[in-house]
Amino acid sequence: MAAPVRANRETVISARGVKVGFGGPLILNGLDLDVYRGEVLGVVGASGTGKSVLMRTIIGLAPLLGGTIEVFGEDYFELDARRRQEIARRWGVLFQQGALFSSLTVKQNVQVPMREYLELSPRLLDEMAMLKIALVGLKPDAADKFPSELSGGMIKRASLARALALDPDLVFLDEPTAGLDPIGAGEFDELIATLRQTLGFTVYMVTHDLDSLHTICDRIAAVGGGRVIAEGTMETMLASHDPWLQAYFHGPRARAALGSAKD
Ligand SMILES: Nc1ncnc2c1ncn2[C@@H]1O[C@H](COP(=O)(O)OP(=O)(O)OP(=O)(O)O)[C@@H](O)[C@H]1O
Repeated sequence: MAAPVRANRETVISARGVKVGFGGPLILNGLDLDVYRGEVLGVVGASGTGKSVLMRTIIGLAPLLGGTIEVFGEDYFELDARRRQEIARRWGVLFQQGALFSSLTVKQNVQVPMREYLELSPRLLDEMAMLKIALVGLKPDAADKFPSELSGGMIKRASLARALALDPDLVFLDEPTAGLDPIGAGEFDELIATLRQTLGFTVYMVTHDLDSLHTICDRIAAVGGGRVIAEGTMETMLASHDPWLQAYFHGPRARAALGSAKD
């Protein structure tokens, strides 16, 4: 499952000394992180430590108060609006609650980024959206359904289809398996792993799901106290002496996940 280790790994995201806050105490304070091309990076940390804030900052939705963030080798925050748009076109995002437009069907939701960036005929737009819908394992009849008519698992898949609309090089997933039953979560992990394998994108995944960390993540970064407190393989995490990481990776849930990952 793990991506092959390359001698010279290309960095897709490089964050240095990142500071983010919203007026009160800084949420992120001097955070460094690298994400390498082709890997699935799992971002973990206690609730409220700023995992989602970090993801939102990288994609330009939260204010960067200090430090730098390079995406695809460019300092995103230094770019003009047009160049930013060109960079943003290369990533897809699955937000925590799916963030589908409730008044649009699944197909129309998938077409939103296509309409924004591509000039395609209605027929081609439909064909491309149906392709993405099939890619994430949804049946064709899901295309004309509204988000309110979908199960939690279908919403995740529809959101993933929208994230993949423009064939991204980088996919951000914010707690993709949260709210899914264990079987649905396992299937979604498998889907992400298969798509990553076949389409070759890089995945930045915020997650609390120990099964996901064991089964699909090549590396893990743990956020705490405004920084990345540990990063590396699951073995590195298991060997960490940090109290939170110890509790997280050696607790009863972790032992169960480790057991099932070995089956
Ligand atoms: N737009 C905002 N304005 C003010 N505070 C915010 C904003 N967005 C996030 N925060 C605060 O930043 C902190 C980190 O939030 P974040 O959602 O990143 O946590 P998280 O690590 O992803 O947590 P969880 O695992 O529970 O999803 C929280 O205290 C949150 O209230």
